[in-house]
Amino acid sequence: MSLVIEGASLLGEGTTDLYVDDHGMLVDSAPAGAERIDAAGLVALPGLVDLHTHLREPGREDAETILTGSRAAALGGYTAVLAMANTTPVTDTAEAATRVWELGREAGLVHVQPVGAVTRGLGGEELAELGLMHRSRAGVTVFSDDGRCVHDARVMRRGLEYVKAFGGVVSQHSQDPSLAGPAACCHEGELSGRLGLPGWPGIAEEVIVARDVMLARHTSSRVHVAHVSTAGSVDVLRWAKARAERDGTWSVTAEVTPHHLLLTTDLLTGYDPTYKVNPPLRPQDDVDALREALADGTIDAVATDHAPHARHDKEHAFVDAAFGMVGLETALAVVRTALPQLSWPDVARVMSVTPARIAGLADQGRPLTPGSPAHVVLVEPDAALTVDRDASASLSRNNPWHGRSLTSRVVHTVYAGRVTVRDGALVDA
Ligand SMILES: NC(=O)N[C@@H](CC(=O)O)C(=O)O
Repeated sequence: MSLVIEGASLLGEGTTDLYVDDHGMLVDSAPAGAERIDAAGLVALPGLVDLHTHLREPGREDAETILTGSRAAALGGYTAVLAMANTTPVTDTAEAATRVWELGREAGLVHVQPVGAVTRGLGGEELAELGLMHRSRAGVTVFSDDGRCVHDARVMRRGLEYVKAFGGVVSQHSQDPSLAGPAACCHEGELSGRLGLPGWPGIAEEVIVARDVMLARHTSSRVHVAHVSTAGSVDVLRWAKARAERDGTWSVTAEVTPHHLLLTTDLLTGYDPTYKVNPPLRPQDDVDALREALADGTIDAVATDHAPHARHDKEHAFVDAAFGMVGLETALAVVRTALPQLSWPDVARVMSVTPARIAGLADQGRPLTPGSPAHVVLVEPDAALTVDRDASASLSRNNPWHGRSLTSRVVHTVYAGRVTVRDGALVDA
């Protein structure tokens, strides 16, 4: 089905029509008999790319499936998501990665790119089948034990050396388990003491970030820092990026989540487990440093860390509840609300272009010009959006934005020329 998107403002500038042929490619003139989408007043961006999504399939289809997570992604304006490896079984073989990739294709709403585990079973000891996962049909290039830190420096070094052979990258969940163990569930500070909650100090993240950039430098490889949450990590990244640029032989990239850009640790005073997340919400000083780092490019990308959980895992006393919050459907609005000064080209950079580059997805994050695949999101820039967790396409309801008012609304999403979301509603296959 060909398409004409009429009167969109490209990255917030001017007004343009976009033409899509029936192969799902942007072309330079209107195909005959094309379906029309009125995009007057809407900003057109390349489809969003999420470096960090938990889709829970296989194993926890009560919390999310590849189909329901793909629906949530499309509603959020995404055309590609990277599905984290901490499923049951873990994505640590070529077969497992290929299966996730196939289920994504069957769902057909976004490109689902599997992330491979760094270590077998996320055990932290033995490298997983990195090369076989890369050579599989899924073509895995991003590897992560997310949910756990690759805490053994020797294993991290070997992982970085291994992925270098094919231009892969290790995405690290930076949490030194000797400084923040499994019980640590709240930013360590005066408030955690008052609430009687085990603390997760910022230094537990920062020492791993510092170690990993040195390992990446030593191995001439690529490290990506998942969900950066502290000002101290930003300081390390600033130094490391300057150093990597001078050396020209290695690289470090980093992502921040929408929730770490807007929510602070004060929300924990009510012991509501909705706000329990890993890494934990931090104080305002950290939030300010993260915003500044995203705006100046020290942090490269926004990644949702969409972490759906079934009620029976989340609705517990704070210390016993699962870590994580959903985020695919609200990410763009949260970024716009947290950083209203960010230009549309910058929004496209941090939510589409750079994440696509980091993940090696050549078809995604492309300029909206003829010859590119038609992955497009159309946004109503100043709409006030009141979040209703029960209107979500996700199977889970652990939504920290419920009842909040955010700025910007995803109106239409086009994936490979196919309208997946029209007027804010899913167009299912
Ligand atoms: N980010 C989260 O709070 N949760 C993640 C894993 C993790 O990083 O703990 C999950 O898989 O639920």
